[in-house]
Amino acid sequence: MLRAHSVQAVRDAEAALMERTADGELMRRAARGLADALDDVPAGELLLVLVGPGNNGGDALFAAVHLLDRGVRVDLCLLDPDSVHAGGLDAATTAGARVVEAPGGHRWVLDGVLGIGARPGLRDRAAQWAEWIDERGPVVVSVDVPSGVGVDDGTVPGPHVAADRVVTFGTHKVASLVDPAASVGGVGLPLLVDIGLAPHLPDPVVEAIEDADGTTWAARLHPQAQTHKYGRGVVGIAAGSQLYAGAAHLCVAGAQAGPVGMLRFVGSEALSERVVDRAPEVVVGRGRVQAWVVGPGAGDDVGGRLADAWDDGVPVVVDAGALEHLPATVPCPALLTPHAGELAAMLDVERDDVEAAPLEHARRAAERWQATVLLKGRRTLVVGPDGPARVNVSGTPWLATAGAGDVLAGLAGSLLAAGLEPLDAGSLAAFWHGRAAEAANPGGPIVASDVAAALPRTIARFLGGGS
Ligand SMILES: NC(=O)C1=CN([C@@H]2O[C@H](COP(=O)(O)OP(=O)(O)OC[C@H]3O[C@@H](n4cnc5c(N)ncnc54)[C@H](OP(=O)(O)O)[C@@H]3O)[C@@H](O)[C@H]2O)[C@@H](O)CC1
Ligand SMILES: Nc1ncnc2c1ncn2[C@@H]1O[C@H](COP(=O)(O)OP(=O)(O)O)[C@@H](O)[C@H]1O
Repeated sequence: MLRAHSVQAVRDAEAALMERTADGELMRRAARGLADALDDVPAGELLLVLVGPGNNGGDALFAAVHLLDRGVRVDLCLLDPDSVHAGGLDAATTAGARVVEAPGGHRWVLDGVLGIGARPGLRDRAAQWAEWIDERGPVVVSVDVPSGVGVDDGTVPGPHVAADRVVTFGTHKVASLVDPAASVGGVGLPLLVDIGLAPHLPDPVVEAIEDADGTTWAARLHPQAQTHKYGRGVVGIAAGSQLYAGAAHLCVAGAQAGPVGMLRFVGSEALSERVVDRAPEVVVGRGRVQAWVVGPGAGDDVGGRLADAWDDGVPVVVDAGALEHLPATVPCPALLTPHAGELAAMLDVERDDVEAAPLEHARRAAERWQATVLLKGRRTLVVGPDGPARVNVSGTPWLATAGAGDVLAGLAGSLLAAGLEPLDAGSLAAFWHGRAAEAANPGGPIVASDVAAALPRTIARFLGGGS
């Protein structure tokens, strides 16, 4: 798992580690790793370092010394000449860096304005630098986090640096993984430089499944040799309506790609017939199940379907229209799967509010309903009423396509029925769903059916322990 820690946890770990290391050693390690991550800056190129008042600026200044050694030319812009890492400034200027008043024609920028000590939102000169970056579009590498983001909550409440990539130290920060902050750090994940913090870090506040985790999940999901179909779990699906018949097919396809041994479908007679025509393995009508999926493409009967599902006393995936019928507290373990608009309606706030602070709103809903909330988006979040949040780092923007959520709900239901807890079922479903979308048509458009079709191979590859 990728792990992200709070600023306080990082500071505590740093303090513990510093007792065992020489003065300045951590910054030396950070600066070395940072300079290595900049090995694509050509010798002779002019790099602008934006230097803030704290240790984040110190890291950037010491990294500049390594770059100067390699023949890169370096200009420094100081946010406040009276408040700058003195040792770093001395080392960088001695090695040949020039202090300049303002950014000019620079094509490479190292953003060392603010790190984990930031109050989010840049002001004054720092805000002007961020504006210059937006206008001129140099290649920007941010030190630890893009300056100006909310490090502990992943928000972007004001002017900030938009980076092409981020080099972070010791552990990921919440802002490295959670949107909207993660999305201002470039397309990929931050590069993590090991500075020796790991043994001193507590449990993470946010974690993310990776391909390398496959074997761990395989041990929990592979059917035993002696098992029978009921032993693998049965999932019940109440999805689709006359208007959204396709949602039934897509939800069934998602569930069939998962680990269960059988699917039961409930819906109108006409819809049930269509479902069985396409998926002859599906059994129509209620019966014993280990989990329910209720809501994808649902019609007017969805409130009753959800009530029936609760009556069975098993875990329930509550999706789409069913989210409007949530009781004050959920009577069984539940995985609620809204997108931002649906979560806004659940919490009676605006969609923009949810998109500006998705982690906070997902947590609020998880607390209110005492359930696990899977908030869909570029970086889907899965959050329980307590414990670490999971964030999904697989996927492609092409996954923002009609019906993709129906496939995801079915897959999550299948994992719940196979015995996973809602947090695990939701986060694993989101991870596979994203990987399947990437595999379905690398770099190009996809439809939800493609994602469902790519899932079985994606899952097999993952459980086999590789990408
Ligand atoms: N911890 C570790 O393990 C390691 C940490 N390392 C590095 O240290 C970095 C953290 O350094 P840091 O603590 O000095 O904080 P940093 O973000 O540089 O600046 C704080 C200063 O900025 C100011 N300020 C704040 N917000 C502002 C705003 N909006 N606009 C303007 N000013 C603002 C703030 O002022 P104040 O809030 O006190 O008024 C304070 O003066 C970390 O990200 C990493 O790069 C590595 O070396 C290796 C190990
Ligand atoms: N920008 C994006 N990048 C990657 N994945 C996205 C993006 N936007 C949405 N998604 C994913 O696409 C799916 C859309 O689901 P949803 O909104 O429920 O669609 P539908 O209701 O049509 O099925 C979710 O899995 C969501 O996480």
